[in-house]
Amino acid sequence: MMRYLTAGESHGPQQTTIIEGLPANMELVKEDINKELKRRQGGYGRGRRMQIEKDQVQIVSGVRHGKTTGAPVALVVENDDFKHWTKIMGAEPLSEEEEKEVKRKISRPRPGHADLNGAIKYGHRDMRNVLERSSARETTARVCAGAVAKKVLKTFGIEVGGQVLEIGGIKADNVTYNDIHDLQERSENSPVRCLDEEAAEQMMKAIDDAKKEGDSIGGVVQTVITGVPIGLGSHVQYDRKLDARIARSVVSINAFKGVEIGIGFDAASMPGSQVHDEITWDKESGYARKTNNLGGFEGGMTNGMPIVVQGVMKPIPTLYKPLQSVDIETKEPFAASIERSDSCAVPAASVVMENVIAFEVASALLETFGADRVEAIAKNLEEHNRWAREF
Ligand SMILES: Cc1cc2nc3c(=O)[nH]c(=O)nc-3n(C[C@H](O)[C@H](O)[C@H](O)COP(=O)(O)O)c2cc1C
Ligand SMILES: C=C(O[C@@H]1CC(C(=O)O)=C[C@@H](OP(=O)(O)O)[C@H]1O)C(=O)O
Repeated sequence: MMRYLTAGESHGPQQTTIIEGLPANMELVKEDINKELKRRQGGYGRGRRMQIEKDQVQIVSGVRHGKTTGAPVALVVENDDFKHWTKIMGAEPLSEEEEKEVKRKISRPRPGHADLNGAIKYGHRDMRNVLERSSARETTARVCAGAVAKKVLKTFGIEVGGQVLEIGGIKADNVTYNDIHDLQERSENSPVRCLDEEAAEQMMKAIDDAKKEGDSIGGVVQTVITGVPIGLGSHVQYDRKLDARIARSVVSINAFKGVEIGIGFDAASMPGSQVHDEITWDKESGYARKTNNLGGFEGGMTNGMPIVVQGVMKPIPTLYKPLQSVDIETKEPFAASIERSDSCAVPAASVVMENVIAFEVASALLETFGADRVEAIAKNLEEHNRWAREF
């Protein structure tokens, strides 16, 4: 099983990722990861922090001379902002003098963020101890893992793309694309990662308006994965269902409140005859479907059609015109703390979603076809595809 852990505070020294269970002999260079980090940092609507950070990865374990060795891969991205926060974020105990110098404690929780629940749960009267880890800065480390997973997938001809479908109630209309490369290229060329240029303009205006009003907006993003073999995941146990694992990974992204596979919620109001994807077979390509309403999944297993997933991001919780909150020291009503903030991070979050889903799919691929050596996996996959075609 491939798994990963992340560590790191938003204004601490670094973000750290450890990935376990990667095959040996896979080509992996810094650029594979840096390009995803750059995509995550982009997108219209982000705040000033993204001008401070220039995320660059250091590969500190598990790779030698451009190839994985099979050992855990450890990745580090330094937080450039740490230099402004060394006193506040250092690991060493502070003297009384230093304690006084250090910025005020955060005692006014922001509605919508992790501040209050985390403070009560862990007993922190300074909510910075919660804020630092709950910040979506952590998605840098998750994108490091996802970028490596994308490399696994690409090695076996599986491609990941994505787009923004909605921001602040403005929906992309009639979005069509030729193939996954077309989707990748066209979303890359839009500041909001949206294929509908007219809608993209309106989305940017909505972001500007929200910012002017000290407000924030959310949206809907989509991930598409093509070239997936039939049979990743399994119907036999709840925690082996790959669609369920993907759903968990999506809702785990900061500020995500919902997930859909394929037509998702629309299926509720449609008859079965219009929902289920009819099965075809031909000698060349084997089994296929006439439509892909179910987003590539039946029984928790891939059916060979593209994986299609939508995720819903709520508006950013930190508001420059803050909502009402309560000061935990005085119990008096107050306006919530204002921290430097993005006004919309939907385009950036679409990159995060591609990466967390890529990790789940790569992990399922390695479970099915072996995880020791790239060459052996390639052979197993080829044999499986032949088997499935002729079955
Ligand atoms: C890419 C990205 C950037 C974000 N930027 C901010 C931000 O600048 N300010 C903020 O309050 N929340 C931001 N968030 C959302 C919070 O991290 C999130 O709401 C918080 O961790 C609470 O978790 P929950 O919303 O999942 O319940 C961002 C989320 C993502 C995915
Ligand atoms: C640092 C990132 O996003 C941060 C996510 C975030 C939050 O509360 O989630 C709050 C902001 O932090 P700061 O106050 O330091 O600007 C964002 O900038 C990042 O995406 O790399």
